[in-house]
Amino acid sequence: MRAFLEQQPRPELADALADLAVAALIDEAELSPKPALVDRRGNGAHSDLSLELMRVSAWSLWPAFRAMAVAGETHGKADQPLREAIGQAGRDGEAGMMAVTAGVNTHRGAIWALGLLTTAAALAPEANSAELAGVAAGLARLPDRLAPAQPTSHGEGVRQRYGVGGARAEAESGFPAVIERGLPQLRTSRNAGAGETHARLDALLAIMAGLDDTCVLHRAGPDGLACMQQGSAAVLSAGGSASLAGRRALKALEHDLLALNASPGGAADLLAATLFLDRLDHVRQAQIGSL
Ligand SMILES: CC(C)(COP(=O)(O)OP(=O)(O)OC[C@H]1O[C@@H](n2cnc3c(N)ncnc32)[C@H](O)[C@@H]1O)[C@@H](O)C(=O)NCCC(=O)NCCS
Ligand SMILES: Nc1ncnc2c1ncn2[C@@H]1O[C@H](COP(=O)(O)OP(=O)(O)OP(=O)(O)O)[C@@H](O)[C@H]1O
Repeated sequence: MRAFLEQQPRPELADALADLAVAALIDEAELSPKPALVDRRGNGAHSDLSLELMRVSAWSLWPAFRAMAVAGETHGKADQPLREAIGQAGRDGEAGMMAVTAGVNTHRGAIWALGLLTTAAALAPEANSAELAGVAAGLARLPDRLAPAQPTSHGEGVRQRYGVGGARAEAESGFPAVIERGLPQLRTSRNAGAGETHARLDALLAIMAGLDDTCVLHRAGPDGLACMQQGSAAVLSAGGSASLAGRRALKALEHDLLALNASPGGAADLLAATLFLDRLDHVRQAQIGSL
């Protein structure tokens, strides 16, 4: 009986992980001033999005993240059946998101990145951020035989046209934008006394500086991508978002991105993934009992 009970999923872990995933999405959306993205100031380059819609969308995804965490706990290992179970949960989550947003894509890329990481955290609650990203990458590399044929997405279109990897390759390679750029920058800026908002903005800029963001490529082509990468690197080398010179460079970057109708949605998703792993790390270290 005891062995049986020990094999059962712990509902409080799945609930806590879904809470953390939704909180990361809301923290990302509310963080301001993000260049050309939805934030507390407005809709950036998006005519069909708003902060309220991002919030509603984030909350609508709680059951999908919980389902992925439960699947991780129940299956117990990163194998084909688990990959297919979370693929279905991700598609259900996306359908629920589309229902509450009346068909607007608010969080497709975020469901993918946070879904994989939530599942990985349920499989290995004691693992550190890099280890979790590795587990998530292993899941992303498994084929999902149940996935229906999709109409060509924007991401697929620009991947073929420009030969870049996009959301799928980022996950399959273990989220280098998060592990090698977002998280280290978040901690470097915090340690330099930047304050939490500026540290998060700097993390977003570090992700943008190195990402082949298919949202930007789709909307603004290689010129838009170069503008995003070079402009965000310029903010960081000017001293980051907490410095006067950095804030001027950030304003100039936003002006340039808006003129190109370019919005770094993929980088925003990966900032949410960075905040998720960062918060998970804090919860684990504090051992406050909910995980
Ligand atoms: C992999 C996904 C994101 C499809 O990506 P694709 O590039 O084909 O489509 P699309 O352009 O619609 O969405 C890409 C989204 O990813 C984000 N993104 C863009 N560039 C990048 C990048 N370089 N890295 C990470 N994310 C990015 C953006 O938010 C963008 O909107 C996803 O929709 C998918 O296939 N889901 C299947 C469901 C599933 O298996 N889920 C598993 C559990 S999570
Ligand atoms: N704060 C944010 N503002 C805007 N986009 C965000 C934000 N956070 C995450 N994103 C991501 O950006 C993507 C939306 O970008 P975009 O609107 O360019 O995508 P699309 O629906 O593929 O294209 P389009 O709207 O140009 O037809 C979402 O998948 C979402 O995950």
